[in-house]
Amino acid sequence: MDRETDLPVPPAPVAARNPIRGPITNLETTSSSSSSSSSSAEPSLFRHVQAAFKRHRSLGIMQADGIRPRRMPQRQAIRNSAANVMPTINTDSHDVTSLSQDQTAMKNPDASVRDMQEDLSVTPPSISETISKPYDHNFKSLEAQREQPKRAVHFKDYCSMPLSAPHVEPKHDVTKRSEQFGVTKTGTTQEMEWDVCNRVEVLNVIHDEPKHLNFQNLDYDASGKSDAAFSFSSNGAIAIKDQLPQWRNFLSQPATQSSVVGTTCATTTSVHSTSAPMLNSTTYSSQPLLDCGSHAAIEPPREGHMSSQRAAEGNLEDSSNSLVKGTSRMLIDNAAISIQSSSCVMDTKVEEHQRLRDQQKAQKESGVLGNPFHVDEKGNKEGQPSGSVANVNFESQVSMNPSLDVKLEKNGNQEKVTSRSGTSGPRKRNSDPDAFFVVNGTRYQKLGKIGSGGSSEVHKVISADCTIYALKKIKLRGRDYATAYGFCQEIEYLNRLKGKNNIIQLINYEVTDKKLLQDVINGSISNKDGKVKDDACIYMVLEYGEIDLAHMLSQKWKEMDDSSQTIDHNWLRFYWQQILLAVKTIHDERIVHSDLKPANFLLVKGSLKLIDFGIAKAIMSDTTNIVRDSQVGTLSYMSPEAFLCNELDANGNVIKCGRSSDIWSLGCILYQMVYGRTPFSQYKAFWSKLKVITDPNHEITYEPVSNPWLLDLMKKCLTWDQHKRWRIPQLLKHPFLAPPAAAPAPQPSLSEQQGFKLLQLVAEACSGDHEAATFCSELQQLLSAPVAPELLTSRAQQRSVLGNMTRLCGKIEECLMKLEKD
Ligand SMILES: Nc1ncnc2c1ncn2[C@@H]1O[C@H](COP(=O)(O)OP(=O)(O)OP(=O)(O)O)[C@@H](O)[C@H]1O
Repeated sequence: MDRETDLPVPPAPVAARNPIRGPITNLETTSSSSSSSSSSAEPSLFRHVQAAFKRHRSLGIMQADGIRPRRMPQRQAIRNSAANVMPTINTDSHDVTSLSQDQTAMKNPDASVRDMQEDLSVTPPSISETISKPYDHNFKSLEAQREQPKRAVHFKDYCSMPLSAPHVEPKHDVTKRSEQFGVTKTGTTQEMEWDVCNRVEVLNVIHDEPKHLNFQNLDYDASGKSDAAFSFSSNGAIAIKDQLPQWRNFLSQPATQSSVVGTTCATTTSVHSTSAPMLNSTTYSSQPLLDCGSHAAIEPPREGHMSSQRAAEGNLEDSSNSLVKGTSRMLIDNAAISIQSSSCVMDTKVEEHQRLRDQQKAQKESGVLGNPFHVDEKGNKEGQPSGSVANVNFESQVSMNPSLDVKLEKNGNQEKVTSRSGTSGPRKRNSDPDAFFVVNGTRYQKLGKIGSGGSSEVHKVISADCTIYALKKIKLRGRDYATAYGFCQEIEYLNRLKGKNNIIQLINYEVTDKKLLQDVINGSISNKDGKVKDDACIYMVLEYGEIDLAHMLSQKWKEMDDSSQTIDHNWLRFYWQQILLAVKTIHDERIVHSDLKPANFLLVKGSLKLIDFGIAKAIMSDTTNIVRDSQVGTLSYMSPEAFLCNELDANGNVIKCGRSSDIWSLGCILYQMVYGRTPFSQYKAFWSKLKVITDPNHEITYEPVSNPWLLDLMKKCLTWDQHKRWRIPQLLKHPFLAPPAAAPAPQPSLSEQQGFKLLQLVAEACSGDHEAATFCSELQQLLSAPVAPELLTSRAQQRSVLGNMTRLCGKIEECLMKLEKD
């Protein structure tokens, strides 16, 4: 929605429509009047102003349901989009919705008057509540969104401000404050209250941090939205005029932004166009509203606690001063009592604000900066020693971009907001060590835990350049040195595999036990009996993967179960090829992964990438195998030789593991992709599983599949004898993957086709009967297996084959009969 279309017709320039101050003066004396003509001058005008002002509030207070659902996400998003950005005058207390409402009211003055009368019962805005929040949240957001180079300077300034400074309170805090003032608590109320608060904060900031203030935001577009800004300027804020083009530019932003930022403007407009039929008078009235509006109530605090700073603030200070006075007058008439009570609260808030400022100052002096991603040269963050590390390869990729820091700070806000519900004390987000990881001098903000593996926990994090990463943290406490060394080797492998696009990329890392890392870099354990430091950890910042293959598969199978489809072979080919290529990459680097399983293939931007080199081993250059101290891997995917590693085989040779061990695991993965379960899933207990896997005579069950090449491919990977198992280069050329034109699949004859079809129908009829499925599968294998004619020359051979078939057919028939009876 474009702002221009929603705003009322721009009022004429201010200069043409005096007396700006006249009605205000009258406001002081006639505010109680409720029966003036709408066309008359000051009393009426005042009433309109009052009504508009209250309407402004009442929109928030009373019309919650109508407005909020539509606007809230945007506003919320904007609020959340940045924090600690330079504050600017927030004009957000009205919005497009309110304007259109006001326009409706304008068409019906009677209704408008009724509204106004109702509105009079509403507690006027009270500002004291906001005094502890010097930053304008919405404007910060807008600043962050617009990212104008010119403003980046301001961002910089603000990024250097201590983050522990008073901040925008969370919404629920606002609600709490609303209760203080007896305001109806509704969604919109909160929002509107918030807006009011924000405006107040701005003035605070003006006084608090004059050098940071971006005056352009105080300005106002006279061309269409309101002329009130000129009054502001005329009070001395000449700098504002200079910034007019930016402000105009800003106002031409889409409506969402405008509505958020356009408080002053909106307030003004509602006064002009809605509450009062007299555009001119309301226009004038708008100025005080613009200038002070809800700010009025912060006048006392400004006087009270910031007077010493004022002298330095010059014109701007003057102008804001006078504005405050103007608004105060208006409020007095309408809600003196409220203001009084507000003032009490306000005083408290002022004190609190002062206290926060003192804290902030102390932090500044002690050199503690508020940037949550700031880490000093030694990689230290507040009071926390960094374990910056002898990192040979790593160059920090994260720049300390202040504007980005701002966005990130938002996350801190959000986290804090949720955890600080109802509190109004100073924020400590900046010093909350739990919110961040520091890896090699760079901060990463935690976004949540992704999962944990056998040895690690993995977190989703965001860096200062707003990139999402996965951060793997391995605690080494209680590990022996050799195990810790093994974990640390993952870094080495990942460094070796840098730039390989089917391997997860290591972005940054740190090993807090430097000696351990040095040993890994040197390739030897200097002290086998060495101890790992108790609090030692390994941190790895990795590319972030959206989903792993295990989850993809379970989703796929769920879909298939729901729609009774069979596996799509093209889907299978697509991912199988990626899996093979990823494993080829590490095998080419002489690395055996040893723990290949669907959970260790992550989908990153549509491509599968291999992760978790925690138990990977490098193959010595003079051999093709690795020797392991222990059996490792995930049981269901472990090769027979992985169980038997270092044992002697039938010929008395030591059983070793090598690349072919990974191929077996790949066979298990492929099997799972095809059938939805692993080849030995029916054996639940550890020992029974181990027994069948290590039994060379055990036959894996393959249920019938429509493509015989697929069956063949699984068998090639799951060949028990590791020396006969196919390798990656062969697998990549297997006919299942090769395009049909290059390697046409064997075409079964018509009779074969009919036979297979019949068998498939029978298999389907027996579905659920594991035994029957196995017989069908065996029969299909028997029928489809390529048989050399010379092997079937003797009657005995032919009888044997036929006998086998008959036996299987008989068994299948028995199963069918049994099923029939059931
Ligand atoms: N880069 C990443 N992006 C997204 N998620 C990840 C990433 N790395 C790991 N994970 C998630 O964290 C889980 C554990 O990670 P990983 O397998 O590396 O830890 P591990 O301790 O070695 O686990 P295990 O030894 O049990 O396999 C993974 O299954 C995966 O879901």
